[in-house]
Amino acid sequence: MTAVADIAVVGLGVMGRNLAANLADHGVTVAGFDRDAGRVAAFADAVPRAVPCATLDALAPALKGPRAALMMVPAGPAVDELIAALAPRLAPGDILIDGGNSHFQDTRRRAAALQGTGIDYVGLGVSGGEEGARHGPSLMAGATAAASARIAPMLTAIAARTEAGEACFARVGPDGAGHFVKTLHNGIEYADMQLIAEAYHLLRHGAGLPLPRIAEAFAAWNAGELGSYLTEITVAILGRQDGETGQPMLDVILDAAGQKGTGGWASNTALDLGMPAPTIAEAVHARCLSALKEERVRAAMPRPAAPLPGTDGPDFVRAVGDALLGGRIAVYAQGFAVMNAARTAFGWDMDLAGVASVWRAGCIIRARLIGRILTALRRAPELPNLLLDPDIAALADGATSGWRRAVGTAVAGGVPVPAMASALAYWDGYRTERLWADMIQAQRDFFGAHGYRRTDRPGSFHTDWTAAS
Ligand SMILES: NC(=O)C1=CN([C@@H]2O[C@H](COP(=O)(O)OP(=O)(O)OC[C@H]3O[C@@H](n4cnc5c(N)ncnc54)[C@H](OP(=O)(O)O)[C@@H]3O)[C@@H](O)[C@H]2O)C=CC1
Ligand SMILES: O=C(CO)[C@H](O)[C@H](O)COP(=O)(O)O
Repeated sequence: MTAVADIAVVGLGVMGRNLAANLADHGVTVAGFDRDAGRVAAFADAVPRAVPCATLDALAPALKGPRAALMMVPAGPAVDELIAALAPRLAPGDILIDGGNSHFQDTRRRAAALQGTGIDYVGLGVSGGEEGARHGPSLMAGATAAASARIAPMLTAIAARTEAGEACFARVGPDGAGHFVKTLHNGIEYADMQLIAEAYHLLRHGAGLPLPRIAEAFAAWNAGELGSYLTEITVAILGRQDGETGQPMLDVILDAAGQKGTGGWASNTALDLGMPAPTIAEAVHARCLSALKEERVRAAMPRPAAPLPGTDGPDFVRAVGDALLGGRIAVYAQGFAVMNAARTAFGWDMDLAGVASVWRAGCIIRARLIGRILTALRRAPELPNLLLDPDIAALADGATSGWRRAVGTAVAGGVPVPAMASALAYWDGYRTERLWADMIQAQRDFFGAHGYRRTDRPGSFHTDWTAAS
């Protein structure tokens, strides 16, 4: 076969076939392979200048050198199997890219394993779903600077663009950094989705508002500070009827959330780094709780009838909007604080402003708030937490009173709002100078002689708690 293709896409499922079509739109010649021959044929039909490959043996000779191949397969063993099959067919100087949602530690391991071969391994975080892949995803590369520079022209061409026309592609660090950032992206996604779901649920089952009125509230929020892709699709979901029954779609969808695991990875990674991300964790737990549908049905008790006291009138809707805004700020603060900790823990030259920059368009968590986050990080690139930025802190402060009212009303009325409440506790805890940890340290020292630090002088101390003081 003549070497005519600029890049290979391996795995022509939802993401692979759409990225291939997007690349072709930008003048890139794509060779495609999938283990399903039907998908290869569909790729050949749909993608201009496609170079369909029936086998991996046919793939490598179809590529111009130095070669680049993009794997779009499920995370886990599929990626290891493909690397084992592809690496012998590649040569030093070639680039192998994993654009799936791989665990960043797997990517680090794979990059290290390939180092001796001269093949550059790139872990590429891709966000935007099917539509983003086709017309402009947000792309976060973990790569050497040299490998990133080589793939940048193609990836910049297909990436989403901000209103100002900036491409949402960036190298965010070496080896696993791209997949790490994508994992935190998904952790934020889980938490923001949970906050939105709680706002909807509280307005519907706490305040007793009809769906069209809730849709109006979300549409108004979307036009303001809460504007985001997830807020926008919520308006569409709230207004959608089931074609079969004529019922609201939300009433025919089983209330048991699925998940593929990246939210859990984000939460576990935060814990491994010792960095609090309680609302991301809460969102994962909330999906798990929802999935216990049969048990919840068995345990269900009569609830107070909506509307709950204090929920009538536009004030309460405003309070719920405040809880959503405050919660979203806390969630982004948690996500960025975890990424900041990773910079030190893994020695990554990760530019957090660069991360905010590529999250402005194309990705699932694109939101008006990211503009403020970018400004804050450009002002103070080493900021350990976004809540230390005066502009962001003032925005959260302005939302706090309504946020408390929404959470307090929900708790008093027995409507579960785990993400809103945990985000509020994070915000309150983060700006409390003296916390309850004096008691924790005393207890640890009491039962385990673990020692404690004093407020009045340096060093480690132990008290004989059973002796008379
Ligand atoms: N869908 C989305 O919104 C997003 C997905 N991603 C990530 O992108 C990656 C691809 O996702 P998506 O396109 O949705 O998945 P699909 O299931 O649509 O496509 C995956 C493709 O990989 C193939 N495949 C599976 N296992 C192997 C294997 N062992 N060897 C070779 N090929 C294999 C599948 O073939 P077969 O059907 O025969 O199994 C299929 O053609 C995943 O890591 C996903 O997490 C990232 C961002 C968004
Ligand atoms: O990466 C994505 C979006 O950014 C994928 O859609 C992912 O599958 C979402 O996670 P989950 O399926 O666990 O909700």
